[in-house]
Amino acid sequence: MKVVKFGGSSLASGEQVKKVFKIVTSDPERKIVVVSAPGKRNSSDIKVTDLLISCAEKYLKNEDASDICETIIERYHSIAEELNLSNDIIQKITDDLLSLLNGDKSNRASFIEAVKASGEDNNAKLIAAFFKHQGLDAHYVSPKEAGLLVSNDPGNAQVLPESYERLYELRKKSGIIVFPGFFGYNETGEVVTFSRSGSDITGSILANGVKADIYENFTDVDAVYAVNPNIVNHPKEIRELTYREMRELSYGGFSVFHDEALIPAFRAGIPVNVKNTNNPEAPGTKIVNDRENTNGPVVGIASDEGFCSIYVSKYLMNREIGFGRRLLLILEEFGLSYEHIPSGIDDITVILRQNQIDENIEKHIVKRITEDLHADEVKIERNLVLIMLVGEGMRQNIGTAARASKALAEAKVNIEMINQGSSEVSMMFGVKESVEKKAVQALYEEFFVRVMV
Ligand SMILES: Nc1ncnc2c1ncn2[C@@H]1O[C@H](COP(=O)(O)OP(=O)(O)O)[C@@H](O)[C@H]1O
Ligand SMILES: N[C@@H](CC(=O)OP(=O)(O)O)C(=O)O
Repeated sequence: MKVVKFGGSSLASGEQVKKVFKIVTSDPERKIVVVSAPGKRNSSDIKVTDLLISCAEKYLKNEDASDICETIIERYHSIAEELNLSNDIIQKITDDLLSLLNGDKSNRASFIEAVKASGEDNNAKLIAAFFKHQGLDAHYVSPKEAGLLVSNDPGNAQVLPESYERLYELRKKSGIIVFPGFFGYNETGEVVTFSRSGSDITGSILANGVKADIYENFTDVDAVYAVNPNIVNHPKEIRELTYREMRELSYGGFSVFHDEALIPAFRAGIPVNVKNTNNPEAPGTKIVNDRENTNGPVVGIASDEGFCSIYVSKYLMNREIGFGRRLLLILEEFGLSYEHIPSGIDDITVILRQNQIDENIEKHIVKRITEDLHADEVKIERNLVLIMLVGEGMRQNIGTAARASKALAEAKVNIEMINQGSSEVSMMFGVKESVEKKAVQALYEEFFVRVMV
């Protein structure tokens, strides 16, 4: 049995949905189909999920949202029209959206969650209706009915372990199951969404639950490329990756597959195959437990913006027991989560997502650290990019860091920070946002174009 997930780009128009139908029916093992909300039809388009969030926010502020509401309905309407579906399904979607928007707003977060998740929910209903219209034995199944229980953490839900046993029951259902991605239900029966792009997570949870043979993730590219195709033109395709490599690359900025979506499939030992809805014959990229190491030290280079660093320096920091703990306690008191902590003898740098720290909080943090820890210097640097070089082969290869540093130096890129060694399969460089492209291109050139043996 296969679980197949189609992303928003694969479902953005009727023409795309017809491709999805062909893919599903071309293999009888494709029994569970997870769908996202309609995504972008072109680069200037807006995803239905983004329209729904704006619409919900306007309702909460009592502002006129009729235009956005119409745009949302029109997205579904144009898909249904291309698929020759009757108006019944659009009437149902309109009624559902209006009833959610006019529903209880006493808990603002829950209200937004329910509206946001309706993008996937209504799309699953529409796609199930189309599959049935084509004569297929297909059914929409709700995450509530299937028992997909999640933590009550809006926009960042985590699956509850008891879900897996319940989801196994889906194996018994006849025909094709069309399942909305991106959300589950908390223990009190309310909708809670995963983090953005979380339909990948639903697919992985279902693959684990039903113990699928494979989890196929259909998107709009032929493969996971060695580098973001928006930074390097026509980059090398990756045929095979390990779970660990993909996890690091997704975390590092490969938005093609959600970084939280690996764990459920990994735990059940289910391979993931990233494939292209627009070219399903292409083999895509397989994510597996072990792979033949034929790619040299680096398999992929990811980069992500929006980081800042808190640099703290104090003479003899290495001798002061509890310094690190007290520093992290201050960050905890400010409600901040951190990503990495490279350190030296007298210095420590904490890397964080900068959207957590506005300029007002920044002043307070610097003051607290300076006064409480008697630090010699405390500095916050913003607008950093983290570049991750990833590859299982790094363990056996000597000189990867030297090659990377040399390539960056030749491209006149100043390295703000290096973190190597904590992970066996990755190496991280911090650079300024303004040199991201130049830095990634130089590293790609070094490890994939100027191939060294
Ligand atoms: N290394 C990479 N390999 C392939 N695609 C990548 C990579 N890094 C970023 N992307 C981007 O990810 C996109 C696919 O992800 P996404 O838009 O979320 O798809 P979907 O709509 O299927 O969920 C690609 O179109 C590409 O622009
Ligand atoms: N529609 C949701 C969930 C999702 O997975 O979408 P996509 O498959 O288009 O990345 C979002 O935009 O976050």
